[in-house]
Amino acid sequence: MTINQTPQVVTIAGTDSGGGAGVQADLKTFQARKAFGMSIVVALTAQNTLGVQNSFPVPCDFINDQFNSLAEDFKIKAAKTGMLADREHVECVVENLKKVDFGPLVVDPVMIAKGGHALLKEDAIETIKTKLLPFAFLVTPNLPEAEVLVGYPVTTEEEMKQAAVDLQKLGVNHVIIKGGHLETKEAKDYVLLETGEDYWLKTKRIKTIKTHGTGDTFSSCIAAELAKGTSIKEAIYIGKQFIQGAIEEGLFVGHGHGPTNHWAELSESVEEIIE
Ligand SMILES: Nc1ncnc2c1ncn2[C@@H]1O[C@H](COP(=O)(O)OP(=O)(O)OP(=O)(O)O)[C@@H](O)[C@H]1O
Ligand SMILES: Cc1ncc(COP(=O)(O)O)c(N)n1
Repeated sequence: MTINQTPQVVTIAGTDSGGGAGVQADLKTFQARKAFGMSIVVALTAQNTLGVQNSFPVPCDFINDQFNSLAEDFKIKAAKTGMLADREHVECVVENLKKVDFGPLVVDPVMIAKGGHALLKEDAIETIKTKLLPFAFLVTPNLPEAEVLVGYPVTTEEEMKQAAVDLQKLGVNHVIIKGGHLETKEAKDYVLLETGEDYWLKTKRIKTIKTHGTGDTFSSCIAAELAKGTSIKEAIYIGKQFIQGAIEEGLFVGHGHGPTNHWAELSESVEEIIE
């Protein structure tokens, strides 16, 4: 086997000192899916299961250095973005993405932590829409993030479908609108593929407060699969099985919104619904 045959994947995101979200969740997920994980740290957070206590953006020059280090040595086959902090950092990441070939890009447009702490400044939204999303192979907003990106309320299933169509118009190939924040008894995500094929991925909603980092874990699992050459449809399905298993087999760490279990088995309970 030559060195380039090992699936290699990178997360471009913020850290979570508490280990449940951000870069730490991404690397644990990459490892669980047997892809070699790397990181480009855009911001640091002092964080635990009770919330984000502080955050600190990394200077752009140092982000450039991280991109250069990885591009010079590795054959990266997929990438994902998470917390990008502010407009200057989004621009810095986009400029670097233009220079490298890291394969398909999954954009998880992280904006606000579950505890309410802003992980992205508002001045970055327009830049995400006009400069980052045209680079994205897949975008995975939750409902509040979808609302900010499309500029109208996204609270119903019909609005989720419309939002996906409008996000695709910004230049993204595939869209998933995550329904974790819906009030339904199922956890339903809407998928719109580049081909126009659309469907819902549905699982039983688990009654738990241990959902810290669910979005990061879901999107990093999809990125790991893409790095292995898995098709987009199969990668998304495995992502849903992975996050469902990680929530179902929860861990007992921390005193607040605990993390998911990145070494859990894939759940068998995912249903695909075509309407
Ligand atoms: N209680 C739950 N039971 C089952 N699945 C869930 C639950 N909560 C979220 N999910 C699923 O987890 C995935 C992530 O969705 P969610 O809407 O929580 O993302 P998010 O808000 O971006 O997460 P985070 O900001 O914590 O990283 C989706 O597939 C969603 O359906
Ligand atoms: C560095 C970083 N990235 C992403 C999240 C989102 O996760 P959550 O919404 O569960 O707080 C986070 N809290 N921290």
